[in-house]
Amino acid sequence: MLVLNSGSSSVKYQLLDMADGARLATGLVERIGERTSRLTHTPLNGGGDGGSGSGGETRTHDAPVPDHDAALKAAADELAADGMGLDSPELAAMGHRVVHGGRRFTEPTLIDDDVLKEIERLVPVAPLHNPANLRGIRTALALNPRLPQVAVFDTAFHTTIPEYAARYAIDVRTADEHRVRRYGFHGTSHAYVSRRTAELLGRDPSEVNVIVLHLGNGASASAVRGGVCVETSMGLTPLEGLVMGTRSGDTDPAVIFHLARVAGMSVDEIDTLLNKKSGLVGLCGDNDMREIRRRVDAGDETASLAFDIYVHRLRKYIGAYYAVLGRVDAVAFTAGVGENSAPVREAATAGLEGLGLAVDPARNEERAAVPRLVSPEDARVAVAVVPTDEELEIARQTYALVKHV
Ligand SMILES: Nc1ncnc2c1ncn2[C@@H]1O[C@H](COP(=O)(O)OP(=O)(O)O)[C@@H](O)[C@H]1O
Ligand SMILES: CC(=O)OP(=O)(O)O
Ligand SMILES: [Mg+2]
Repeated sequence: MLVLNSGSSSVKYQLLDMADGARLATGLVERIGERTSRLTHTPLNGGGDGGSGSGGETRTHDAPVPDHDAALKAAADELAADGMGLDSPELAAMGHRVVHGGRRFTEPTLIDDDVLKEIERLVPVAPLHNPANLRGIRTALALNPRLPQVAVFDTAFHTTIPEYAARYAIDVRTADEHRVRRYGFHGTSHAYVSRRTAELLGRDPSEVNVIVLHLGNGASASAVRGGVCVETSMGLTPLEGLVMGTRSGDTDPAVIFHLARVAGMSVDEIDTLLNKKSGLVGLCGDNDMREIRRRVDAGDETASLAFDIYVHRLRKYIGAYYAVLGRVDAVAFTAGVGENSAPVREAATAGLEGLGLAVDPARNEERAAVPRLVSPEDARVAVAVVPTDEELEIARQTYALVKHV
């Protein structure tokens, strides 16, 4: 199974053996469209159930990759060099991360023309993501038209959110006509991490209530009751909710009217401002949490304030989702920041002993790429670090679909 995760400026891919979930190759094409593009490809020899086993030699190519077409072709060449090209008889299907599936796609879906049209129709509500996902699918179809292509949607896990949480309190007719509602994103990650958290606690997912905090460049929180998602922080688009690398998250919607009327900005300019020039980068000029922490430790007040704004928003969501769930068994941190930043985990839970939430300083500082508890032994609520694996989850869902066709 080959899994493709096309982002706005990068393409990540993984080749997996579905007999045991072992990774056979991983790769990344970064900075697509810039002069400094880079392809990194690592052949692996397995290691079972998402494991990587021992790695082969990583191959790095620094050469301009003009677009997503070229990126996937370059990736296909690397795979072919290892004897696993897109025409290899052992390749059963390709799974694609598609960010916005609207309300229609609640399950992994075999891609045909009609599905492509619907993903295209959703571009206005995922302008940073769906176009890249579409380019990945179209290039893959061009390279091997006979290979089944499956779309796995970020929105799918959130289709169980009750109507009272999914609807905004705006005129019903306008909302329905233009399909304005909360869809939620990063669902593949929220599904995978909530399940892994239950496993870590040694309990069945149906018995466990979890708050999942997916903190990557994009960031979102979700409330999962007994394995079913009941609330999430992203909305119509991936702009709402937490403070992110370059996105503002929640603001008063009137900020937009104000900027249009008073600052004379166009809708497109405000869109770019809130999606690409806000969040951490807008607050302090950096969107990488490692760099922000380095500046905080060096006494930089701008970086300190950005960090505090980021963490304050996170704490508000933890409190809100605590109230939504009523009983919380675990809070799980995941994705680049959630998995790696001990200071974010510490600050997000500080002073919440009244809610049963705390981190053990020594456990929190440990570095290990496996699911683990960072709360004290006797904690009422488990605080966990659970590495996400969207690619493995997409591969499993793709495999479950194609093995029957
Ligand atoms: N060691 C680290 N410490 C703190 N933050 C980190 C570390 N490694 C990565 N990050 C953060 O993770 C972010 C990327 O997260 P990731 O989940 O890979 O993002 P995405 O998939 O959205 O591109 C980086 O921008 C950086 O802020
Ligand atoms: C939906 C979304 O925000 O995705 P990403 O974190 O990959 O940007
Ligand atoms: Mg991500």
